[in-house]
Amino acid sequence: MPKALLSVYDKTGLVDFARGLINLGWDLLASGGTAKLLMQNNLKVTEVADYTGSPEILGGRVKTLHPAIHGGLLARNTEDDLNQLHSLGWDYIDLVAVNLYPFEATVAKPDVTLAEAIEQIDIGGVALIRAAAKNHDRVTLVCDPSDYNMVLDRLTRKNLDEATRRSLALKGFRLTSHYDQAISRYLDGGQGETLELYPVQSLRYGENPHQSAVLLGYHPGDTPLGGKVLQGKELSYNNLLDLDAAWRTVVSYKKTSIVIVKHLTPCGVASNDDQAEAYKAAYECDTVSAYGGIIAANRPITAATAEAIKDLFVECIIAPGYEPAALELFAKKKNARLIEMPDLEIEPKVEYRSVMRGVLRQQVDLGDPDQSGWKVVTDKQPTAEEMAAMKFAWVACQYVKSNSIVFAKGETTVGIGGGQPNRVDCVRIAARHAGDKAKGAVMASDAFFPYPDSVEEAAKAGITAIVHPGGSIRDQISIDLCNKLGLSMVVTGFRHFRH
Ligand SMILES: NC(=O)c1ncn([C@@H]2O[C@H](COP(=O)(O)O)[C@@H](O)[C@H]2O)c1NC=O
Repeated sequence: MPKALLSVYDKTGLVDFARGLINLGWDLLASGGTAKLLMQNNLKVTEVADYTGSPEILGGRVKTLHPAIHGGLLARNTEDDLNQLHSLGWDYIDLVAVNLYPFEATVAKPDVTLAEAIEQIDIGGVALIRAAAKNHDRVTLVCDPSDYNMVLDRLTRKNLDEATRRSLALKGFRLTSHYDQAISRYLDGGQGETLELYPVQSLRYGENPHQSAVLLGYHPGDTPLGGKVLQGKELSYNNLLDLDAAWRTVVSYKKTSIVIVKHLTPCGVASNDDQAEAYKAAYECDTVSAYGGIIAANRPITAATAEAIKDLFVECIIAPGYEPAALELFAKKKNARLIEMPDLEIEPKVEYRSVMRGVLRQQVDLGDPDQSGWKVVTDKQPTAEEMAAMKFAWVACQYVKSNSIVFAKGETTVGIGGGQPNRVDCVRIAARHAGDKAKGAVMASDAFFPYPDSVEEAAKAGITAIVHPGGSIRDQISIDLCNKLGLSMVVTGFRHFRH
């Protein structure tokens, strides 16, 4: 008869699983508490202590740590190994269901003592997982109660194959690795940091065809950006970067908005209750750059928007959903990748970037959502329309590569200049894109003006109000210039560099 060993802290689903095994003709062994629960449910089980002839000792510190158990798990599928086991009066163990003491939950409690934490370091369970996982050629490991039904089902159909055992073993090694990292982090006073990453998909290549690349996620089973790919060619490395930039920008707006991104920078942003109109306005900001761009929407894409996008060559579209008629229209653009996102969140709230021999971690720039610290510093007060346009431009500006300058009229960008090593050039680029539309528009700058040259350029282009963080030792010179030229200026107190 096949033999299963059950030793679980989380006893969810245990009784049904054990009953299922018995019905399939399995013999059960179980450690103290696990055996007790099964007996209370009238299930036939042998306690590990009776099987090994060694009682559980040291208040549970040693329960399953015995050669009869580990020999039964680690013995290979060979005559020699089986004979050795039999000569000692032991047998193969073919399946282990185990889950561990809740170390992480314990140390998450506010007043946990070191002694309490140490006692929650599972030793025997980890050893069971590693032994069963190592010998997955013969042994099935079930370390997640959510796998009980799948395992029972496969045992019933007699198709619990090597591939399934291997994937269960992999889950076991991932679990013990995560568990040990949590312990070392705790003992290290929370200083040590580990980043666990799981393959999402391999990519055809990286930024360029000669660079290999892969997409990794923070959790097993993660999908690209947490979304669902509905259609289109395989996502590329550059697509993923641009999708990320576009998504972060569009979800930073509360109103119905469209963002078009090229090479990590928005080249058109607009808000409008009519989504198709928002798209048209965003596109008009820079029709040259929009070609081959990434389009992001913070509301499901309507048929009217899809109709408006129809003739543009786009790499990807990302949105929280699509009207069926929009999907039909996009189906004709076979190569365009469509991504459906599950929510409007920016997750996680930290971000990592690698540098030479190290990794940088920082909190995500979530902006200054209430914009409550804004101060008018000029004689002239901005009009209500200018103020609304500055609030809109300020959000867009956060997502343009530094130095970043955004010209906006109403809730539409009319000129964007970014990615230059000096701010005044960004103003010139934004002004060139905007042309006549700069007249009466507002300007947002991601950082303060070290000199008044940017203000001078903006005024020349026709800008009437400026928003920027403030904080330069020469702020007053820029303010004086605004006063002289009749512009209004607002400082936010927040800087939004994006390197
Ligand atoms: N010490 C041991 O030999 C040992 N063997 C199994 N365990 C753990 O004991 C728990 C189950 O114990 P019980 O069946 O007594 O409720 C499981 O979380 C299992 O991972 C052990 N406990 C800790 O290391």
